[in-house]
Amino acid sequence: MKADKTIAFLGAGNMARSIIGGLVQQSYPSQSIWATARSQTTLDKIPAQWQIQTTSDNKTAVQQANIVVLAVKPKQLKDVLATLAPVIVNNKPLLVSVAAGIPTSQIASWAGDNSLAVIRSMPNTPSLVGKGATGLYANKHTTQADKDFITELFATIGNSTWVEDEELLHAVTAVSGSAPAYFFLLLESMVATAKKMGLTEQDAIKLASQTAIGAGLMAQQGEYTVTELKQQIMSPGGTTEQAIQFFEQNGFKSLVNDAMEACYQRSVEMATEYK
Ligand SMILES: NC(=O)C1=CN([C@@H]2O[C@H](COP(=O)(O)OP(=O)(O)OC[C@H]3O[C@@H](n4cnc5c(N)ncnc54)[C@H](OP(=O)(O)O)[C@@H]3O)[C@@H](O)[C@H]2O)C=CC1
Ligand SMILES: O=C(O)[C@@H]1CCC=N1
Repeated sequence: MKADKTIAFLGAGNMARSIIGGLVQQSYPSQSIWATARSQTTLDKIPAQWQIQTTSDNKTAVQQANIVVLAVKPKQLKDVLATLAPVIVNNKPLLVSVAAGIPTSQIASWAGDNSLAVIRSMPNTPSLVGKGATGLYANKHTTQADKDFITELFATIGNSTWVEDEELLHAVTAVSGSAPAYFFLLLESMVATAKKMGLTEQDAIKLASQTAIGAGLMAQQGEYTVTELKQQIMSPGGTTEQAIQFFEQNGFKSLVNDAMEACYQRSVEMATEYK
């Protein structure tokens, strides 16, 4: 990609570090990446070998930037933007929010100008290893060139999906933004049982995580539906059938549905909670 833009990440936490780490590993020029946090402790978590620019002064970072990634917690965003509004209104960087729930209209308003270009994203932490999945929405003030650049940027750390209706980002949050944690919970549970069955933790992680990667890749190929892929493993009278029947008879699908609905609803609530 044409890496000719300076990107400032406000809030160098878990999500920002996942994206930055992915960009650095994909050779985005590190001198064009800024990251901020209030505490040195947070800034110290950025690996020194990334050689990006860091500061505890948001204004310094924003002044350099063509793109400002808003990566603080949703409840912190209003105050961060209020302080920076004069410089944002003056420089008009492209704002890219990763904050769950907060609408683009709210972001532009907090930043002091309703006509600012704002892209709202819902990335996930596998961005760190180049396997991120990101949902994207652009407000009407965003240009096609802005969208193209952001598409290329997220393509360096995984894949991305644009949605036309901003409300769909709540669903993206339930399906991919929060979802690495669902898979980690499943792995955590599987590893605990594998240890009871006599495997070492190391061997159990190695076997189960490779299985997760392989299953994900097969689903992504799309040659078979996920139902067909599941059935291919279930030999009649065999072992898999026992596990799958147990899952399905004990409410696995409704558990997943209810967990995702709870995630979705929380995202919807956050849109109004921090007004
Ligand atoms: N974690 C995830 O998987 C995902 C998170 N998100 C979104 O990403 C955002 C960040 O989440 P996450 O990374 O998990 O949270 P973290 O708490 O890890 O990161 C937030 C960071 O913001 C910094 N910060 C707080 N206030 C300021 C400020 N005024 N100026 C500069 N930096 C500040 C904090 O550091 P310090 O206290 O030192 O200032 C902290 O490290 C959230 O809005 C969340 O909704 C979206 C998708 C996935
Ligand atoms: O839990 C959260 O609020 C954030 C948003 C998506 C993933 N983590």
